[in-house]
Amino acid sequence: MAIIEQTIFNSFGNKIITKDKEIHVVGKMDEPLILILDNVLSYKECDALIDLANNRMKRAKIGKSRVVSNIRTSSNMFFEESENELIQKIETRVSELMNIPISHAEPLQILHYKAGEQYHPHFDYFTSGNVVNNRISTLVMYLNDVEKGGETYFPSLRFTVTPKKGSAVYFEYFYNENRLNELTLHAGNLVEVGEKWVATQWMRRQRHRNI
Ligand SMILES: O=C(O)CCC(=O)C(=O)O
Ligand SMILES: [Fe+2]
Repeated sequence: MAIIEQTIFNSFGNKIITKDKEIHVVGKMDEPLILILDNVLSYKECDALIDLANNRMKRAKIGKSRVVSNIRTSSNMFFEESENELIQKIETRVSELMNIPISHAEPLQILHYKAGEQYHPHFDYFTSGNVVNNRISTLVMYLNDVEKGGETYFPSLRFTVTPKKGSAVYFEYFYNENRLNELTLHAGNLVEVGEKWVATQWMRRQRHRNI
């Protein structure tokens, strides 16, 4: 099958060498482009992100009542843009990896699923509202190993990614042909045993930050 469209991500070979990390490509689908990447974050970075986020999710619960949605039963929080050295380092690496300037990046999101929680199938791009400066690509980084369940699942492609600490799944939906964007429908499968922590980076088509 001929490859129809240009992609954002430059993926040649089995390695991507960023300024501070050698990332491994361990799986790939061409259209839509989906990459399974290993060694995106070190174990230490995964643990540090969980620690930093954990305190804040707890705090958030005391003060504000969150909007309850049955689309996503997990809890989340966002880091401030470049709020500390760790976040800055990860944002820089991720922006280099995703081939999009950091000014187009949304704040890094942390999601926590307890056993019994899940994220139903959804698109990461907006189908109404701010479609001018829409999202164009996603990197979901796995911060821990999940004992059972918690896979990222692309139902239209019947494609499953198993969480592995430090690894990530990348996908983009910036295609002219909307059918390809629609194929990026994805879900966070029910966590059956254990818990699941992920960090999600979404990129926008245009500048999103004031830097
Ligand atoms: O938890 C996952 O595997 C997917 C997370 C996700 O879809 C998102 O953050 O947009
Ligand atoms: Fe998503």
